[in-house]
Amino acid sequence: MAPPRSRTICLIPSRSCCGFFIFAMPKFETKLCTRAELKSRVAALPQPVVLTNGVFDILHRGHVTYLAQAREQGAALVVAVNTDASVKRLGKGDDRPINTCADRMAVLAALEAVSLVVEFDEDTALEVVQEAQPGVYVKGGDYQMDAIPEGQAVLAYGGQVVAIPFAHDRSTSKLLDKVRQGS
Ligand SMILES: Nc1ncnc2c1ncn2[C@@H]1O[C@H](COP(=O)(O)OP(=O)(O)OP(=O)(O)O)[C@@H](O)[C@H]1O
Ligand SMILES: O=P(O)(O)O[C@@H]1O[C@H]([C@H](O)CO)[C@@H](O)[C@H](O)[C@@H]1O
Repeated sequence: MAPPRSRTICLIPSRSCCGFFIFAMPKFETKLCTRAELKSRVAALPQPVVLTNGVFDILHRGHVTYLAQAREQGAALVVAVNTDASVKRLGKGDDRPINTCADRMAVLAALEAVSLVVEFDEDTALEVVQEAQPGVYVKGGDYQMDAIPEGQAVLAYGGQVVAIPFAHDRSTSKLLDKVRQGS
């Protein structure tokens, strides 16, 4: 099934002679997927599908390197993003997330490496993995794949799990510390 195409048209009053500029929604927004659509949208992607999940609050070089390498593990990359409520429960800080889930999803969808973006409100992405059944499940090298529920589920149905080593010493938390210290 072909992915639904966003065709929202935005009319902006202008001073041009015909009176309006016309802006279509950017194409990357077609990569945003509801949870209800997830299974069918994943089935329509080139296989094998790689899936990863995370917060991706303030996107940095470590993230984009990681996502490009995750995409290389298969033919398409799905990113499941923690909702704002589920980020709060992860305890990264009272002021986190800095960026809303809708904004974090849009930024990820605009990346070339990313094929589909979906949100999840659970504490882990276990249910997302069970619904999407990706051929490959990826996390960063800070996780032990057979010790997390998503990794265990993928291994149980015969999928592959890959931990990608950190290529750059970057994190959203470190960036925020830098900004707060003014250095
Ligand atoms: N520097 C990095 N190199 C490689 N992978 C990374 C890096 N930073 C994060 N990741 C991976 O990206 C995914 C999302 O990570 P996350 O949003 O927690 O990043 P973070 O910047 O470390 O955030 P925070 O500082 O808020 O914990 C995770 O799978 C994580 O392992
Ligand atoms: O961006 P993070 O903090 O790496 O993302 C978390 O990953 C957890 C991991 O998959 C182990 O279960 C997940 O449970 C959590 O909801 C965040 O997505």
